[in-house]
Amino acid sequence: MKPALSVIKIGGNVIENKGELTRFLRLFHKVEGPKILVHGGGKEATRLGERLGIRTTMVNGRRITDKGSLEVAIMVYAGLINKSIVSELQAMECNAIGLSGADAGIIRAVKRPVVPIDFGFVGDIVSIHTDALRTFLEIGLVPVFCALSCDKGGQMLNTNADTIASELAIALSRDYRTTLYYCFEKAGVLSDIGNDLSVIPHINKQSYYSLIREKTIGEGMLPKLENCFHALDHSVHKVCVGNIGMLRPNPSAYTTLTL
Ligand SMILES: Nc1ncnc2c1ncn2[C@@H]1O[C@H](COP(=O)(O)OP(=O)(O)O)[C@@H](O)[C@H]1O
Ligand SMILES: CC(=O)N[C@@H](CCC(=O)OP(=O)(O)O)C(=O)O
Repeated sequence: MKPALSVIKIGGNVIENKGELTRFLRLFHKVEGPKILVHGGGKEATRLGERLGIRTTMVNGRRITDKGSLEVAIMVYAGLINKSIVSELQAMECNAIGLSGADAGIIRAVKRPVVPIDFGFVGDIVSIHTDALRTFLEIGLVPVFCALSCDKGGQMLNTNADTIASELAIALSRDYRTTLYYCFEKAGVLSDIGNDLSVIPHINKQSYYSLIREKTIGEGMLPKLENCFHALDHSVHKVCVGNIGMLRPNPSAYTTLTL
């Protein structure tokens, strides 16, 4: 049987809250077996951009990444956030190694076509090279990925962190029984977005389409769930969506996805 692997993505709203991030990292450290952390940080990038006089433009909730925004993204994702997380994990004696998709050539992407919307320096993942990553896992390192990839000409590209997590989980499913966790500020997929007690415990493709029709699932959650089903469609063993409590030994309620 394949060994287990956990791929855990942490969203920007948790990262923003220092206390919550530390609580998350303590729980992450306790997750047994080989594991990978993927972090976002879109809001922090918007904030630093403002301080530097680089205005953020969003279309359909997505960042338009011009040259200035890309520089901010590299500074914030690969620098400030990634190194803060790695150093905090190291202080807990978790042997974390910070990576972007460019490092060890792990995530190769292409710049998104400019039609119908020109998102600028945004990457669509074309391949994941797992050799170095498997070696890191085998020697007990804990890879921590930020939301950046690179094309074959060496151009860095801003890449959605949810997508990086699902593509890493898919690629590693050849060698591992992979569980993908999307950890964000809400307790799971909620039937009433204002009520954390309304967690929908289980969603399959059929109920997913009903939830979209009923408009229970709104912006932010739609692309996340697309990533979840994409992962399940491509051999990821299990996908869970919830807050940091889902990593506790006695987890709080969260949402499990199945096909
Ligand atoms: N039914 C729902 N249950 C939970 N969250 C929802 C739902 N519909 C929309 N959302 C929104 O989805 C957002 C999560 O998406 P996103 O902002 O991309 O997360 P992340 O912080 O992981 O990047 C939540 O902040 C929430 O506002
Ligand atoms: C292309 C793209 O979507 N890039 C994202 C990467 C950061 C991210 O995914 O952050 P969260 O997980 O906190 O949303 C962005 O720049 O906002």
